[in-house]
This record gives sequence, structure tokens and C-alpha cells, in this order.
Amino acid sequence: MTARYLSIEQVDMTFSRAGVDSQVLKNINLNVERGEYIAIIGHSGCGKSTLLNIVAGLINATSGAVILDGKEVNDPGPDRSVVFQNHSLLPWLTVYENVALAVNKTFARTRSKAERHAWILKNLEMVGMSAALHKRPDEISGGMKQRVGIARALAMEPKVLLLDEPFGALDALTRAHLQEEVMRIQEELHNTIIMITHDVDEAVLLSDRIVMLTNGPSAKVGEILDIDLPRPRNRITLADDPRYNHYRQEVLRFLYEKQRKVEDLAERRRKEQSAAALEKERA
Ligand SMILES: Nc1ncnc2c1ncn2[C@@H]1O[C@H](COP(=O)(O)OP(=O)(O)OP(=O)(O)O)[C@@H](O)[C@H]1O
Repeated sequence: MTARYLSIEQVDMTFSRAGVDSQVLKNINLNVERGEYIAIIGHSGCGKSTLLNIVAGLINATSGAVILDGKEVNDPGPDRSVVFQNHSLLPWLTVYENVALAVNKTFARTRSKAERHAWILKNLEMVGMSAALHKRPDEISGGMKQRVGIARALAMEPKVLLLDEPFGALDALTRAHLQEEVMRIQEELHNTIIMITHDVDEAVLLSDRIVMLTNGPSAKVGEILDIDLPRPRNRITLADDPRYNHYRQEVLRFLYEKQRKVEDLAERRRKEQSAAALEKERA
């Protein structure tokens, strides 16, 4: 039986603006095992970030629940760290100080000063940032900033790491390097990760399962694809692996055939309804 480390149960999300309700998510159910790497993919605006923000506790679902390790999530907490597409480092602090801020807050009572110092260095070393400890964010590249963001998130030892398009703003080469880093770190630490991405290759390369959301409004989990590829994974070898290409095709088919068809059908229905209404008016 699958362990339910994190469960998203019947989550609905409706936003109200100027008295108008719009349902973004409808009846989202997902169980995530400890140590699993989940990618969430779906067309722009379908509600991926909304779902991640609910898991992070940054917003509360209209109905349903998120249970993490037996506790209901209602607000943000150190057991969930988030890395966003654009780094959220404090510009006046150095690389070291940015990580220290989180570590000192999280472990103020449980670890000595020396232990915290060693822990900050270890996490920055893990992402290859040991040489830039005293630089400020405006003195390092975009990829380096994301590395620091990842180090800061990991240093909090979260139960689940939430990545909202963490490599989305990076060039292809830096992106590939960071994907490798995350794979290596996950191999070592067995973190539970939920990552939003628009990149089909990234989803297949990194994850154990890909959760595909249908188009909004009222997005649902359309399909879940198990990625049964051995680890460690190598992007060059996988390029010729028929299973890798099969998984890619499955996701592409979902996004560009199945979801497109739903869109077309909805559009056709809308047109038919307005034509019928016009007809009725004329009669
Ligand atoms: N706080 C809010 N108030 C009202 N509407 C919101 C709010 N947050 C998100 N939305 C709406 O919810 C829908 C889903 O947004 P969300 O950012 O979750 O989508 P997404 O799939 O992450 O998009 P993208 O891939 O483009 O980042 C959008 O229509 C958005 O306008």
C-alpha cells in the first residue's frame, strides 16, 4: 500500500473578485509518498501555482484539505519551503547571510551557533556556491541566485520542497546544470519534491510521476504518468531510450491533443449556444 506522506484531498479553489466568482481548481486529489519527485504540468493559467501555494499554506483552499505527515496545512511553515522562478534573496545580504537568516530562525533553539554555521556552509557547498559566500545577489548570475535559493530551501530541512518553475528564467545550459544538481541532491537526501514546470523534458527527466492538469477554469487532475526510468538518469543516454521518448510523447499528447480538443469542443459548444440563442431571439 502507498504511504500517504502528503495528501491533497478534494481541493477546490474559487477566487472572488468584485463579486464575481471564478473556480480555478476543482476536486484535486493527490497522494505523494515520502521521497517522491512529482512534476505538475499544465497549460498557462490552469492553476498550477495556485495548487502549490495551497500546499505551501500561502493561500487556503475554498474546500478540501492538505495533510502533511499527519498534520493539516493551514498556514506557511518551515516544514515546507518554496523556491520561486525569480529568486527571493534579500539584496542587502550576502549569499551566506541569506541562508543564515533562514537557518538561524529555523534552528535557533535546536542547534548551536557552530552547528548552524557548519550547516549553512554544507548547504551552500551542496549547490556549488562555496566560492561566493560573501557576494551579494547583484554580484552573482541568475543561475547562482537560484542555487542560493535552493540551498536556503534545503537548509530548512523541509518535509516537502516546493519548486515553482525554479529554472524557468534561466538559459538552457544553466537550466541543464541546475537540473543535474537537483537530481544529485535528491539522490543523496531523498527529499519529497513537488515541482511546477512547463518543460516536458524537464518533467520526464526529473520526476517519478507527472501530474497533468486539465485546462481551467475548474482544472482537475487529467492524468498521472508514472516515470519508470532507473536513477541516476543521464539526459544524453535517455535521449535514445524508447521509454523516455514514450513518456515525452504521452505528456505532449495530453497537452497538445487532449487538452486542445477539450478547448476546441468548449469553443464549438459556446458558438453553438450563442447561435441557438440568436436564432431564438430572431424567431
Ligand atoms: N489571488 C488571486 N485572485 C484572483 N485570481 C487569481 C489569484 N491567483 C490566481 N488567480 C487566477 O487563477 C488562475 C490560475 O492562476 P495560476 O497562477 O495558479 O496558474 P498557473 O497554471 O500557475 O499559470 P502559469 O503557468 O501561467 O504560471 C488564473 O486565471 C489567475 O488569474
